[in-house]
Amino acid sequence: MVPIILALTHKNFMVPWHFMKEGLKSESTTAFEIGMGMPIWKFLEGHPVQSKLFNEEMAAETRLLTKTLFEDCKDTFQGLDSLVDVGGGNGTTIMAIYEAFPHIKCTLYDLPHVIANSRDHPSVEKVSGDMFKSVPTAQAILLKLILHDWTDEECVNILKRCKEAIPKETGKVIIVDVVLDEETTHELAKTRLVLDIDMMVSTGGRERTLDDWENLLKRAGFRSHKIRPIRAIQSVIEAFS
Ligand SMILES: C[S@@+](CC[C@H](N)C(=O)[O-])C[C@H]1O[C@@H](n2cnc3c(N)ncnc32)[C@H](O)[C@@H]1O
Repeated sequence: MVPIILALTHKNFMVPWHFMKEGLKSESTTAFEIGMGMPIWKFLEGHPVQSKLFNEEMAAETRLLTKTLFEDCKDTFQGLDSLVDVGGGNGTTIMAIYEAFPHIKCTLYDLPHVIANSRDHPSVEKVSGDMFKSVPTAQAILLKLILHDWTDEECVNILKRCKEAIPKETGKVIIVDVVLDEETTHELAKTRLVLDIDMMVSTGGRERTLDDWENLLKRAGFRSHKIRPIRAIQSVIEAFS
């Protein structure tokens, strides 16, 4: 939990919360941009200390999730021969996947400054680039806590790049993200709503309901999908090409 608390309470990451009202009033600018003068991903590119803190926060979140993810969704990964973790941060998730499923050819993909500071693993390839332009090819693409950072238009764009990178018929995109359900009494329901506000303040993205996800996947051209709740804040969505 330490990296999560250190990142959440870092002064630079707290500033945007003081600009929530201004962010809410603006159609196109996030509270983060108003408070820090630039979007979060640009800020992290130019601030290595804060970038490391952010990536360590995400890695700590991954360590809390992987046991449940692999137990509840073993079949999601078992049949794969190759997988690219798009926006995979410092590599913690894809390296855990390789350790659990060593038959999968694993690739970590992220922005150049993130890849330059990511972990090394002899069996995990590292590729840098921009997911809005292209994504390395594989049988499956993992998008873990990526789409909730972006608007619907941007998500459709990312999903289309992912769809281009997987084989027709046998390819899939594995999305690990929150599914909001306003009716539920689930113990994590309120945490999911807090994350929704966090995304609004920090990235300009949002958490999504079942209908929102269905709509996005349809717009991006996926033929079918399966949504599976797991014992975590996130659910696992498999979208088939
Ligand atoms: C919220 S983090 C998720 C990290 C990781 N997937 C996880 O769950 O721990 C979002 C990631 O998207 C990456 N990212 C942002 N814009 C990107 C882009 N245009 N192309 C590739 N990666 C990008 C960030 O660098 C960051 O690592």
